Amino acid sequence: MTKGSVRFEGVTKHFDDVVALKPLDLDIAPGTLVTLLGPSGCGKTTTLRLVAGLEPPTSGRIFIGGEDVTHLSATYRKVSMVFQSYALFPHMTVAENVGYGLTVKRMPKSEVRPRVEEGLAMVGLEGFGDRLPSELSGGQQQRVAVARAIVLEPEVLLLDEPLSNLDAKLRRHVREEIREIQQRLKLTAIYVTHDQEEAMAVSDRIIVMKNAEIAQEGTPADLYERPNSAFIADFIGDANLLPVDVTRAGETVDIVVDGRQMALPTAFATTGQANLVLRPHQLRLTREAAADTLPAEVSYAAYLGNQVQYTLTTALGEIFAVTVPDANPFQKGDRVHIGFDPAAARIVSV
Ligand SMILES: Nc1ncnc2c1ncn2[C@@H]1O[C@H](COP(=O)(O)OP(=O)(O)OP(=O)(O)O)[C@@H](O)[C@H]1O
Repeated sequence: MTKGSVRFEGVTKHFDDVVALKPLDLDIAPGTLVTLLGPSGCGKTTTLRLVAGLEPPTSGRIFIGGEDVTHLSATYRKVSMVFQSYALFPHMTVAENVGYGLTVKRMPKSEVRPRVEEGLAMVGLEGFGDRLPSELSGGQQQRVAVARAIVLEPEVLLLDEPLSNLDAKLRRHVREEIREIQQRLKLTAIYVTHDQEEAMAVSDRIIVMKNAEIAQEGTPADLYERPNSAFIADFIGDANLLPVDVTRAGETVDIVVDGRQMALPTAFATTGQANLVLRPHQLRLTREAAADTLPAEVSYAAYLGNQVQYTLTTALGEIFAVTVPDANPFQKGDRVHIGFDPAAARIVSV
């Protein structure tokens, strides 16, 4: 195994009666950014702290760069962590903050100075070394925290919700910077977030966790285009989930939706009750019915400039649709018909 890889073999973590992590197997390739994504309490931070050595596992083995670090304390692991609360020392200058870890390691001052300058340059903060953290914006402070982590030349960079203290606009900017630095330095990074858009934007791979285990892992496109459950379909992007009966399973399927027979060119393994996944922007709304459309009534219409959002009442429940604005938008109370491209539809288990 090469430098920067991370491997979990059957790792579990219990806090007394609480199972924070069921047996987990992980393989993170060097130089990739992998996100742990999931709802509150699913075990993301626990997983990160196990990599850092801040918690011992209850069972299983952890490898970094091919070395078994299961019983190695945090100080000796080649990882650095960036926290959501930047955790900069307010009374120290930016340069002192960035050099802190190196000073603690007793690196001579003459070596620390150029490393700090290089670190600040890497995050685009040349010339900021003499300022105090309070003299920087939130985004700049988080870049200082990233610089402080990377000057230690970690094999693995750990980021725990690094953007949650930033406002929405800045968040996008800083996430692009973090991704750019990670790719330029070919760092292995593990990134924790509960924000699916952020995860999609920065990751090579996403590990979605639920109830202390992996629900699905893959590239952002794998998860969006081939969700393996209703939970993933709903969690990664907006999705309408409609109850259907699968009458023929296999590489392509036949379904019955609201009494209509349809053939879909998508794979599903079992017959019986399932969910049809329809993305809001893949729906087509028309005034006329066709053989494969669903009748609906517009219960809410919102014009947002670049798109129109509709909430539609149907026999199968509420459906959310997004269309591009046109000259003749539908109004609340209009009767419409919903169509979709069978090639874009997916089936997931209930
Ligand atoms: N030190 C601890 N003592 C007891 N229980 C803990 C401890 N740390 C975490 N837990 C429990 O373990 C489970 C997983 O927690 P964890 O912090 O890993 O979740 P998370 O996915 O990071 O959540 P969040 O997004 O809210 O930070 C939760 O049920 C949590 O309450």
